[in-house]
Amino acid sequence: MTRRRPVIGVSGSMIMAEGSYAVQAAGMRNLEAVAEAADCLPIIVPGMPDHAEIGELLELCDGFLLTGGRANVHPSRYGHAETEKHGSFDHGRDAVVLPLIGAALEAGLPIFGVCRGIQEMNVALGGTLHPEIRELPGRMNHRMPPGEKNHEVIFRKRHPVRLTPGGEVARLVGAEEIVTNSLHGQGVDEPGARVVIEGVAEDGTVEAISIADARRFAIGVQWHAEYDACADPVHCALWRAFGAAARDAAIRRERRGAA
Ligand SMILES: N[C@@H](CCC(=O)NCCCC(=O)O)C(=O)O
Repeated sequence: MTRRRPVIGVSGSMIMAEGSYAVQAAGMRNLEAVAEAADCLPIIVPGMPDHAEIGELLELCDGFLLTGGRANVHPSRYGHAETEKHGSFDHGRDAVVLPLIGAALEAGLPIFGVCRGIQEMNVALGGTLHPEIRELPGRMNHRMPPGEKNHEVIFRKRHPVRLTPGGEVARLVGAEEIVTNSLHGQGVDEPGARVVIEGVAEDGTVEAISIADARRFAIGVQWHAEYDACADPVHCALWRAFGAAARDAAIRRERRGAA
Protein backbone atom coordinates (compact mmCIF):
# COMPACT_ATOMS: atom_id res chain seq x y z
CA MET A 1 0.00 0.00 0.00
CA THR A 2 1.36 3.41 -0.94
CA ARG A 3 2.08 5.65 2.07
CA ARG A 4 1.55 8.99 0.39
CA ARG A 5 -1.55 10.47 -1.17
CA PRO A 6 -1.58 10.40 -4.96
CA VAL A 7 -0.41 13.66 -6.53
CA ILE A 8 -2.86 15.39 -8.87
CA GLY A 9 -1.54 18.02 -11.27
CA VAL A 10 -4.21 20.73 -11.44
CA SER A 11 -4.09 22.90 -14.56
CA GLY A 12 -3.39 26.54 -13.73
CA SER A 13 -4.80 29.46 -15.69
CA MET A 14 -3.03 32.78 -16.25
CA ILE A 15 -4.82 35.66 -14.56
CA MET A 16 -3.75 39.27 -13.98
CA ALA A 17 -3.73 40.01 -10.25
CA GLU A 18 -4.32 43.64 -9.29
CA GLY A 19 -4.46 44.37 -12.99
CA SER A 20 -0.72 43.99 -13.56
CA TYR A 21 0.80 40.84 -11.98
CA ALA A 22 0.65 37.71 -14.15
CA VAL A 23 -0.33 34.82 -11.86
CA GLN A 24 -0.92 31.10 -12.42
CA ALA A 25 -4.07 30.22 -10.52
CA ALA A 26 -6.44 27.34 -9.87
CA GLY A 27 -9.76 27.85 -8.10
CA MET A 28 -9.75 26.72 -4.49
CA ARG A 29 -12.87 24.60 -5.07
CA ASN A 30 -10.83 22.53 -7.53
CA LEU A 31 -8.00 22.11 -5.04
CA GLU A 32 -10.42 21.25 -2.22
CA ALA A 33 -12.26 18.72 -4.41
CA VAL A 34 -8.96 16.97 -5.15
CA ALA A 35 -7.94 16.96 -1.47
CA GLU A 36 -11.28 16.26 0.19
CA ALA A 37 -13.41 14.33 -2.30
CA ALA A 38 -10.64 12.47 -4.17
CA ASP A 39 -8.27 12.28 -1.16
CA CYS A 40 -5.24 13.30 -3.24
CA LEU A 41 -2.57 16.00 -3.01
CA PRO A 42 -3.27 18.89 -5.43
CA ILE A 43 -0.39 20.76 -7.04
CA ILE A 44 -0.81 23.47 -9.64
CA VAL A 45 0.61 22.80 -13.10
CA PRO A 46 1.61 26.19 -14.49
CA GLY A 47 0.52 26.99 -18.02
CA MET A 48 4.12 27.90 -18.80
CA PRO A 49 5.43 25.62 -21.56
CA ASP A 50 9.06 26.65 -21.04
CA HIS A 51 8.92 25.57 -17.41
CA ALA A 52 6.35 22.76 -17.20
CA GLU A 53 8.02 19.81 -18.88
CA ILE A 54 5.57 17.04 -19.83
CA GLY A 55 7.94 14.16 -18.99
CA GLU A 56 8.61 15.57 -15.51
CA LEU A 57 4.89 16.06 -14.91
CA LEU A 58 4.20 12.44 -15.83
CA GLU A 59 6.88 11.31 -13.38
CA LEU A 60 5.59 13.50 -10.59
CA CYS A 61 1.81 13.22 -10.93
CA ASP A 62 -0.55 10.27 -10.55
CA GLY A 63 -3.39 12.03 -12.39
CA PHE A 64 -4.46 15.37 -13.82
CA LEU A 65 -7.41 17.66 -13.21
CA LEU A 66 -8.17 20.00 -16.10
CA THR A 67 -10.03 22.88 -14.51
CA GLY A 68 -12.59 25.33 -15.86
CA GLY A 69 -11.29 28.64 -17.15
CA ARG A 70 -12.70 31.77 -18.68
CA ALA A 71 -10.18 31.88 -21.52
CA ASN A 72 -11.02 29.66 -24.48
CA VAL A 73 -8.85 27.13 -26.27
CA HIS A 74 -7.37 28.98 -29.24
CA PRO A 75 -9.31 27.94 -32.38
CA SER A 76 -6.09 27.36 -34.34
CA ARG A 77 -5.67 24.32 -32.05
CA TYR A 78 -8.58 22.70 -33.89
CA GLY A 79 -8.00 24.23 -37.30
CA HIS A 80 -10.45 27.16 -37.12
CA ALA A 81 -9.78 30.85 -37.71
CA GLU A 82 -9.96 33.22 -34.76
CA THR A 83 -13.09 35.42 -34.56
CA GLU A 84 -14.40 37.89 -31.96
CA LYS A 85 -16.74 35.20 -30.68
CA HIS A 86 -13.77 33.15 -29.55
CA GLY A 87 -13.12 35.67 -26.74
CA SER A 88 -9.97 35.63 -24.64
CA PHE A 89 -7.21 33.03 -24.75
CA ASP A 90 -4.58 31.44 -22.52
CA HIS A 91 -1.89 30.35 -24.98
CA GLY A 92 0.40 29.08 -22.24
CA ARG A 93 -2.27 26.78 -20.84
CA ASP A 94 -3.09 25.49 -24.34
CA ALA A 95 0.60 24.75 -24.92
CA VAL A 96 0.96 22.74 -21.70
CA VAL A 97 -2.41 21.04 -21.28
CA LEU A 98 -3.16 19.91 -24.84
CA PRO A 99 -0.01 17.78 -25.23
CA LEU A 100 -0.26 16.70 -21.60
CA ILE A 101 -3.65 15.05 -22.25
CA GLY A 102 -2.28 12.74 -24.95
CA ALA A 103 0.82 11.99 -22.90
CA ALA A 104 -1.20 11.18 -19.76
CA LEU A 105 -3.50 8.86 -21.73
CA GLU A 106 -0.47 7.17 -23.23
CA ALA A 107 1.01 6.73 -19.74
CA GLY A 108 -2.30 5.36 -18.39
CA LEU A 109 -2.72 8.20 -15.89
CA PRO A 110 -6.24 9.33 -14.95
CA ILE A 111 -7.64 12.60 -16.28
CA PHE A 112 -10.67 14.52 -15.11
CA GLY A 113 -11.75 17.47 -17.29
CA VAL A 114 -14.20 20.03 -15.96
CA CYS A 115 -15.84 22.70 -18.17
CA ARG A 116 -12.89 24.10 -20.13
CA GLY A 117 -11.27 20.75 -19.27
CA ILE A 118 -13.77 18.66 -21.29
CA GLN A 119 -13.25 21.08 -24.17
CA GLU A 120 -9.46 20.61 -23.93
CA MET A 121 -9.86 16.84 -23.92
CA ASN A 122 -11.96 16.98 -27.07
CA VAL A 123 -9.47 19.26 -28.85
CA ALA A 124 -6.47 17.17 -27.74
CA LEU A 125 -8.15 14.12 -29.32
CA GLY A 126 -8.67 15.96 -32.62
CA GLY A 127 -12.20 17.36 -32.06
CA THR A 128 -13.54 20.88 -32.52
CA LEU A 129 -15.44 23.40 -30.40
CA HIS A 130 -18.27 25.76 -31.22
CA PRO A 131 -17.46 29.28 -29.96
CA GLU A 132 -21.02 30.20 -28.91
CA ILE A 133 -23.35 27.23 -28.66
CA ARG A 134 -26.44 29.32 -27.82
CA GLU A 135 -26.34 30.59 -31.41
CA LEU A 136 -26.89 27.11 -32.80
CA PRO A 137 -30.50 26.29 -33.77
CA GLY A 138 -32.48 24.81 -30.89
CA ARG A 139 -29.78 25.38 -28.29
CA MET A 140 -30.33 27.16 -25.01
CA ASN A 141 -28.05 29.59 -23.23
CA HIS A 142 -25.61 27.60 -21.07
CA ARG A 143 -23.84 30.69 -19.71
CA MET A 144 -24.02 31.85 -16.09
CA PRO A 145 -26.39 34.74 -15.27
CA PRO A 146 -24.51 37.91 -16.33
CA GLY A 147 -23.15 40.07 -13.49
CA GLU A 148 -24.22 37.56 -10.83
CA LYS A 149 -21.89 37.27 -7.81
CA ASN A 150 -23.83 34.93 -5.55
CA HIS A 151 -22.31 31.48 -5.98
CA GLU A 152 -25.49 29.71 -4.96
CA VAL A 153 -27.12 31.34 -7.97
CA ILE A 154 -24.14 30.96 -10.31
CA PHE A 155 -23.74 27.25 -9.56
CA ARG A 156 -27.46 26.47 -9.30
CA LYS A 157 -28.60 23.33 -11.13
CA ARG A 158 -29.91 24.53 -14.47
CA HIS A 159 -30.74 21.68 -16.80
CA PRO A 160 -31.09 17.92 -17.02
CA VAL A 161 -28.40 15.78 -18.60
CA ARG A 162 -29.26 12.38 -20.04
CA LEU A 163 -26.40 9.97 -19.48
CA THR A 164 -25.77 7.20 -21.99
CA PRO A 165 -27.40 4.04 -20.60
CA GLY A 166 -24.70 1.53 -19.73
CA GLY A 167 -22.02 4.19 -20.23
CA GLU A 168 -19.14 4.75 -17.87
CA VAL A 169 -20.48 7.96 -16.34
CA ALA A 170 -23.98 6.51 -15.83
CA ARG A 171 -22.38 3.51 -14.15
CA LEU A 172 -20.18 5.63 -11.88
CA VAL A 173 -22.95 7.95 -10.73
CA GLY A 174 -25.65 5.24 -10.66
CA ALA A 175 -28.21 7.24 -12.70
CA GLU A 176 -29.23 7.85 -16.29
CA GLU A 177 -30.61 11.34 -15.76
CA ILE A 178 -29.02 14.02 -13.61
CA VAL A 179 -29.41 17.80 -13.28
CA THR A 180 -26.32 19.98 -13.57
CA ASN A 181 -25.05 23.52 -13.17
CA SER A 182 -24.01 25.34 -16.36
CA LEU A 183 -21.39 28.09 -16.86
CA HIS A 184 -20.05 27.96 -20.37
CA GLY A 185 -20.41 29.63 -23.76
CA GLN A 186 -18.47 27.12 -25.86
CA GLY A 187 -19.11 23.43 -26.33
CA VAL A 188 -18.00 20.29 -28.08
CA ASP A 189 -18.82 20.49 -31.79
CA GLU A 190 -17.19 17.58 -33.66
CA PRO A 191 -16.10 14.91 -31.17
CA GLY A 192 -12.47 13.87 -31.46
CA ALA A 193 -11.23 10.38 -32.25
CA ARG A 194 -11.73 8.11 -29.23
CA VAL A 195 -14.15 10.62 -27.66
CA VAL A 196 -17.20 8.72 -26.41
CA ILE A 197 -20.32 10.79 -25.70
CA GLU A 198 -21.44 9.90 -22.19
CA GLY A 199 -24.12 12.54 -21.65
CA VAL A 200 -26.10 15.25 -23.46
CA ALA A 201 -28.34 18.11 -22.39
CA GLU A 202 -31.89 18.23 -23.70
CA ASP A 203 -30.80 20.66 -26.44
CA GLY A 204 -28.16 18.22 -27.67
CA THR A 205 -25.14 19.91 -26.08
CA VAL A 206 -22.43 17.39 -25.17
CA GLU A 207 -22.16 17.35 -21.39
CA ALA A 208 -20.00 14.33 -20.57
CA ILE A 209 -17.37 12.31 -22.42
CA SER A 210 -14.99 9.47 -21.78
CA ILE A 211 -12.00 8.39 -23.86
CA ALA A 212 -12.19 4.99 -25.54
CA ASP A 213 -9.45 2.55 -24.55
CA ALA A 214 -8.11 4.75 -21.75
CA ARG A 215 -6.41 2.53 -19.21
CA ARG A 216 -7.76 4.54 -16.26
CA PHE A 217 -10.45 7.15 -15.52
CA ALA A 218 -10.56 9.62 -18.43
CA ILE A 219 -13.75 11.60 -18.12
CA GLY A 220 -14.75 15.14 -18.99
CA VAL A 221 -17.89 16.94 -17.85
CA GLN A 222 -19.17 20.28 -19.10
CA TRP A 223 -20.60 21.21 -15.71
CA HIS A 224 -18.65 22.24 -12.59
CA ALA A 225 -18.22 19.04 -10.60
CA GLU A 226 -15.91 20.84 -8.17
CA TYR A 227 -18.92 22.69 -6.75
CA ASP A 228 -20.27 20.83 -3.71
CA ALA A 229 -17.77 18.09 -4.52
CA CYS A 230 -18.32 16.10 -1.33
CA ALA A 231 -22.03 16.77 -0.76
CA ASP A 232 -23.44 16.34 -4.27
CA PRO A 233 -23.75 12.58 -4.82
CA VAL A 234 -23.05 12.80 -8.57
CA HIS A 235 -19.99 14.99 -8.10
CA CYS A 236 -18.79 12.93 -5.14
CA ALA A 237 -19.02 9.67 -7.13
CA LEU A 238 -16.89 11.15 -9.92
CA TRP A 239 -14.22 12.53 -7.57
CA ARG A 240 -14.03 9.27 -5.63
CA ALA A 241 -13.59 7.26 -8.84
CA PHE A 242 -10.94 9.72 -10.03
CA GLY A 243 -9.11 9.48 -6.68
CA ALA A 244 -9.29 5.68 -6.74
CA ALA A 245 -7.79 5.62 -10.24
CA ALA A 246 -4.97 7.94 -9.14
CA ARG A 247 -4.33 5.75 -6.10
CA ASP A 248 -4.10 2.72 -8.35
CA ALA A 249 -1.64 4.56 -10.60
CA ALA A 250 0.45 5.61 -7.57
CA ILE A 251 0.55 2.07 -6.16
CA ARG A 252 1.65 0.61 -9.49
CA ARG A 253 4.32 3.27 -9.79
CA GLU A 254 5.59 2.49 -6.29
CA ARG A 255 5.69 -1.22 -7.06
CA ARG A 256 7.59 -0.59 -10.28
CA GLY A 257 10.06 1.57 -8.33
CA ALA A 258 10.55 -1.16 -5.70
CA ALA A 259 11.05 -3.95 -8.25
N1 LIG B 1 -14.32 29.35 -21.54
C1 LIG B 1 -15.04 28.15 -21.81
C2 LIG B 1 -15.05 27.30 -20.59
C3 LIG B 1 -15.98 27.80 -19.57
C4 LIG B 1 -15.53 27.60 -18.19
O1 LIG B 1 -14.64 26.80 -17.88
N2 LIG B 1 -16.13 28.41 -17.33
C5 LIG B 1 -15.78 28.48 -16.02
C6 LIG B 1 -14.94 29.62 -15.74
C7 LIG B 1 -14.82 29.71 -14.29
C8 LIG B 1 -13.58 30.42 -13.94
O2 LIG B 1 -13.40 31.56 -14.37
O3 LIG B 1 -12.80 29.81 -13.23
C9 LIG B 1 -16.47 28.45 -22.26
O4 LIG B 1 -16.90 29.58 -22.15
O5 LIG B 1 -17.13 27.52 -22.71
